[in-house]
Amino acid sequence: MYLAEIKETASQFAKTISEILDVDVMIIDDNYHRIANTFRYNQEEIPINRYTIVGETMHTGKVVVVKNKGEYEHCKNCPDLDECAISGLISVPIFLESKVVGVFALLIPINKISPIFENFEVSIDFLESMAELLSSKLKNIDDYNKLNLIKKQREIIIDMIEDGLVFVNDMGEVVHYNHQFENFFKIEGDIYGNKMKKILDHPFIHEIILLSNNFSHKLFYYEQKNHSFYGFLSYRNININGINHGALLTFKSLGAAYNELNEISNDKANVSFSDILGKDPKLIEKIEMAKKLAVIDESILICGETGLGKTMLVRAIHNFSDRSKKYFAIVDCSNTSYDLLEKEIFGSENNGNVTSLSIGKLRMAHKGTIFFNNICQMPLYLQKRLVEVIKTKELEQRTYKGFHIDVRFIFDTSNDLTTRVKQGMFNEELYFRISKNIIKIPPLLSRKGDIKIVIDSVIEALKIKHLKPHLEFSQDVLETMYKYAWPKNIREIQRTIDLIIGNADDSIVRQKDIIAFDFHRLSRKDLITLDDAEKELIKKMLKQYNCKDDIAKAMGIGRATLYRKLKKYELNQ
Ligand SMILES: Nc1ncnc2c1ncn2[C@@H]1O[C@H](COP(=O)(O)OP(=O)(O)OP(=O)(O)O)[C@@H](O)[C@H]1O
Repeated sequence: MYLAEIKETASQFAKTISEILDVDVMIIDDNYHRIANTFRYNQEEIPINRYTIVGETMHTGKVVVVKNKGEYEHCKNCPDLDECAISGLISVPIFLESKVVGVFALLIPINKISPIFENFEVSIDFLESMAELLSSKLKNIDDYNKLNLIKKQREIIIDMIEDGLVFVNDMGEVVHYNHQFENFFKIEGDIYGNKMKKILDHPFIHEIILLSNNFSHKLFYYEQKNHSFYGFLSYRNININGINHGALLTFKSLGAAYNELNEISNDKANVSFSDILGKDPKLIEKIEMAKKLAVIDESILICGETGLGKTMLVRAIHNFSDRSKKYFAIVDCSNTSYDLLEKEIFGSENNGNVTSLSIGKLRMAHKGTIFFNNICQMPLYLQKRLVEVIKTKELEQRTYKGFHIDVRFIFDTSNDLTTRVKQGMFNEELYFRISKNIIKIPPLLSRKGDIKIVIDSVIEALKIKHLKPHLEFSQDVLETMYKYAWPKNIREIQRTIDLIIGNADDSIVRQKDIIAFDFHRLSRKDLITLDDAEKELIKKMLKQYNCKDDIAKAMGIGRATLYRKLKKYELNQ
């Protein structure tokens, strides 16, 4: 099988030996295929298989010498014995890495007293050397094939890598590169042997080739007439036993970096609408509204008290939207350092030095979602800058051209933004742009039954977290917690129960274990929402007055407003 690869050499070889020794020469491979046969004296193809002289050599790996075919067992029974033009045969194994890969046979014709048998030892040595020559030729080809295979495998591997790779030698000349590098920099034609700094004529490339210092993930922006690359560059010297063999340059595009970031980011915590606890129709209505808005890609403003699940709802919206596989950026506007907040949102540049650029979340969230948490706390000058981006969808930067961003904006606030606008503390245009779709999460207090649902569920989840699956809560403890008003909403429920379970050392939590929390100070009955208070007031008025105009007058509101409120509280009998 291997010998077939050197068929031509083998034939030439057989011909030369045949002429020197004046005998026929036959070479067969390990599948008993004839690779060469000189047919000088014997015109017939002699049969070859495992049970012939040649087969014996193939099987044992030993030289077999038959001076007289009549003495060889297998020949004796051969029907062609009389017609056969061969009187004797010498067969020598051909090895490749200690495996017999073929046989090299001399066929001595009848009536020819071959000198081979006269100096037998020397002849065998000579034949074995010939077999070794063939075998070394095979070895060269085998090594070459193996090297070729390794090279092909290496090429496949480096072409599969998403990063662009270039190997340069110690002179800074390109030794190898992959398809991704060609794509990134629109390389046309062969660039092997070319100087790297000529291929990418950029001050940063000149500098790194000159300094040869290793580094990782430095920002690199490269622009040419028709294309540009924006991403990260890493540089690794290839130093083996103290000798410099050049370097490897790795280019990672921003897009690929964001995808990786998105994969490992905590921000992508998988929250779906079904994780939101609560069955109150007022909440369900808001969740349904969020589902509809999630898929239409418009800006959303989420309002509600602190700890009520606004952030959770935003995550669920992102994960429900077509952008779920892309980056989800959160900007906490309550960050008191405005400089840092600005850098976090818009990125920063340093005197045109691209390597010290920092990428803002607006750019990172390209194709994804950006969530401005507590938007009311963003300073006015940043609100103004943000309005421009929302309006133009362009990020202006000095060092690279304005970048068009495709981002979905979501905002949340626990303050009333209309009041802030009136007070001049919130940019009116920004409010106008973000307030088309408002989701107002109803307070927990107004959602009868939801407090119990949340408490029961949080207890079960936190028992698992604290590895206390058999811990129980006495019924009166549960009743106390159900009655408490939880002014900081679900976050307060989580933190409190976390503390109670964390401190519990008995198998049951009793009243004595929750004294420190003073649940009785604020019962749900003590707190009613503004809506509830208003509803109660209107109910009272309806009993007191017969005419709606009188009620509106008494309440100091218009007739239309009264009718709207009657509808809202389902009081219009
Ligand atoms: N309906 C809910 N079901 C389950 N967990 C909830 C629910 N609402 C809130 N939580 C949990 O309560 C905690 C606080 O929620 P979240 O951060 O979303 O509130 P928020 O309204 O954004 O608060 P803030 O205004 O203070 O930022 C989180 O751990 C969240 O998972």
